[in-house]
Amino acid sequence: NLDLSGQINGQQFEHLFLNASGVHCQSTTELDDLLNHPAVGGIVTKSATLEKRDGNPAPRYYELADGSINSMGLPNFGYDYYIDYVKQSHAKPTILSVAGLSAADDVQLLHQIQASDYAGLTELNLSCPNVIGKPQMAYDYAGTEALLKEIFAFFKKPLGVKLPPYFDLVHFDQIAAVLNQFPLTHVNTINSVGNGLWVDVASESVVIKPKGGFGGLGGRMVLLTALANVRALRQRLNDSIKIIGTGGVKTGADVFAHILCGAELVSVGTQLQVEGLSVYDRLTTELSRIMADKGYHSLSDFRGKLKTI
Ligand SMILES: O=C1NC(=O)NC(C(=O)O)N1
Repeated sequence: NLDLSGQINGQQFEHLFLNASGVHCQSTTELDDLLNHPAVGGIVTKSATLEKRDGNPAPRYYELADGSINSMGLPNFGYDYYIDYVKQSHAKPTILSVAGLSAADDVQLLHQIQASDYAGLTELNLSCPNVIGKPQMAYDYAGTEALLKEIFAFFKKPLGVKLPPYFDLVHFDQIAAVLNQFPLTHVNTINSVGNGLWVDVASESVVIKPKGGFGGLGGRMVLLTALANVRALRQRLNDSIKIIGTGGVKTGADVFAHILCGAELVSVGTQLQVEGLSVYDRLTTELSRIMADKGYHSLSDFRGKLKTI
C-alpha cells in the first residue's frame, strides 16, 4: 500500500531499487535474476565496451568489513551481447550502461545504439576508475562538455551519465554547469571512490592485483560521499535531470537518506554482492517500516526534503 515508485524520462519504475552497474549484471542469467525479483524495479547492465573484455587480472575484488575495493577493469561480453538483451521486451525498465575506452569509443557506442531499435534508457559511464592508463572522463569538465556536445548532435534517445564522486563544492558547480546544457534523462551518482588502497597488515600486502592494489571503493564506507553527491547535484541540476542514488546503501535508513537528498531511484552494489538478491526484500521491509512510522505513503512525500539547520 506504500508507493515506492519513481520515474525517469516518463518510464515508470514501480519499485525504486536497481542494481549498481557491475554487480550481478554481467550475464543474461544474472540480469534475468534481477528482473524476476519482485523487489527490484529495474536493472542496469554491466558497462558494455565495443568489444568483449576479460578485464584486469585477479584478485581484483575484495570484501572489507565496511565495504569493498575493486579493480575489475570493465570485464564484459561486449556491446552486441547487451544490446541484444535490452532490446528484447522486459517487464521492467532496463538501463544499458556503456563505457568506451576513449571519447571516440563512447561516440561509436552511442551511434550504434542510435541505429538500433532499442528504445530504453542508456547510461554513459564517464567514471570507471579501473582501466589502466585511462582517466575518469567526468573529472575533465571541458572534455565531458565536448563529448556530450558531439553526442547530442546525433543521439536522440534517452541518455543519462554515471558520474564519479566529487569532493569540492566548486567541482559540483562545474560539472552541473556542463550537464545542465544537455537534455539528459538522469545522472547516476556515485561510481566507486577511485583509487583507494587496502593494506593487509598480517601479510604486509595489498589485497588486489591490478595497479599495485589501487581500486574503487564501495559499500558503507562511501555512504557519506554518496549522499553529498546526490544532494549537491539535486541542488544544482535542472529538475528534468533525475538522480539515481548509488553508493553505500546497506540499510533502509540509508535508502531513506538517499531519497531525502533527492534520489528518484536507489541502486545497491556492494551489499547486493555481499548479501545476494534477498538484500532487496530486507531493504524494502526496513524502508517501509521507517515510512510507516513517519506517516509517509509515498517516496514523493519526502523526496528531496532534507532539512538543514
Ligand atoms: O565504472 C566502474 N566502476 C567500478 O568501480 N569498477 C568497474 C570496473 O572496474 O569494471 N567499473
